[in-house]
Amino acid sequence: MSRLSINIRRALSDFSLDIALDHDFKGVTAVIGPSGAGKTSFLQCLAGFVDGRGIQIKVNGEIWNDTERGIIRQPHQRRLGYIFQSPYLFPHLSVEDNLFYGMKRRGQLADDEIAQVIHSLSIQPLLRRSPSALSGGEKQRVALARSLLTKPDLWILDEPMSALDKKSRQEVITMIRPILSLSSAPSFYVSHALDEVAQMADSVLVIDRGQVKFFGSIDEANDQDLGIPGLQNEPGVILEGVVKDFDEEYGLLRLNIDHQDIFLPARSRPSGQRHRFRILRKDVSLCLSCPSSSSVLNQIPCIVIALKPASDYQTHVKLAFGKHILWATLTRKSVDNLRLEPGVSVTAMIKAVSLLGTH
Ligand SMILES: Nc1ncnc2c1ncn2[C@@H]1O[C@H](COP(=O)(O)OP(=O)(O)OP(=O)(O)O)[C@@H](O)[C@H]1O
Repeated sequence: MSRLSINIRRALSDFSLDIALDHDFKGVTAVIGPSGAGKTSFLQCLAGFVDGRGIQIKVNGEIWNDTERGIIRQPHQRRLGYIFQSPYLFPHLSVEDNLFYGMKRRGQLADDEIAQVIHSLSIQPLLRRSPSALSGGEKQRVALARSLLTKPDLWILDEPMSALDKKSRQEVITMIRPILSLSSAPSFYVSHALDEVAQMADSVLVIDRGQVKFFGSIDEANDQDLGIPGLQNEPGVILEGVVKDFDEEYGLLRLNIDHQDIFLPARSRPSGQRHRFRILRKDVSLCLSCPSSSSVLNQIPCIVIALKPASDYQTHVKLAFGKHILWATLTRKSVDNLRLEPGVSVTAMIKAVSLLGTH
């Protein structure tokens, strides 16, 4: 956990970036919002890639930027792990030398810490290779390992997966998610991809026209009227379950959340492992009693806790199961037919195939 105090006020072309946050940050904060909202500008201020005017940043009590006091740390003086779309590896150095290049500048690590980093990102087979002989996903893993060895106080990841194909993305996400989540240094992670946010984020920061529109944990984001705000095209909730088992024959993973089984198509995962997935509110239908025979594998008993008009003819229904929130978007006609109101018990029906795309 790190205490970050951030105060940024600076003009961009059409609006001002105006961000004030003072918080103990932990794990991965997904930074989301429409294109041109100021996400990259925000990260650049944190990293020190812009002139320091109008920026106050304190990390664990250390001033990184305070123009009033005349303190501006250059990017190389900030202990920062910066990962972006196309990682830069020194082309004339082997992967191994690229890794240790970062270390020489920042002091030594114990051998077992180095071995742990190399192991956790599966870098061992790549050590003797030249960067030109690496795939995009491998380069990203090396860049991440190099940053890890410098023990950053803050991670900044700006669409790090956007240049990768689906398979490499998933490989990298699976490897870096536990590293970033368990790291004592918090991360800011910009992404437009809902599945990435669903898998990576512990908290969500929504920026729109330079302003913070929402900041909170995943559970708080789930609780919001717009699901995951900033990704309004596909509002939904992000949930995390524990793997119970994997059905090899049907390619279905069974997760448990609050004693509720959820089936979703995915690759095999060891039981006991935590797994994130998202449920879009357009994919949730409701019925008053659980149908005895249905193709829908996921049937979750819920209580209606609120109804919010989505438009003249559609309603968002907020549902609780255990301590979790679900949303369903229904026609107003369906809401009337079922006589839905707060307190009514319903069964939420979610096709397993609609949970595809989160693995
Ligand atoms: N150095 C700058 N000076 C003035 N305006 C800038 C500067 N850099 C970016 N802008 C403008 O600020 C706005 C925010 O840009 P930014 O790249 O931060 O948005 P973004 O949310 O990261 O967008 P995207 O999701 O498309 O990458 C845009 O209108 C952009 O044109």
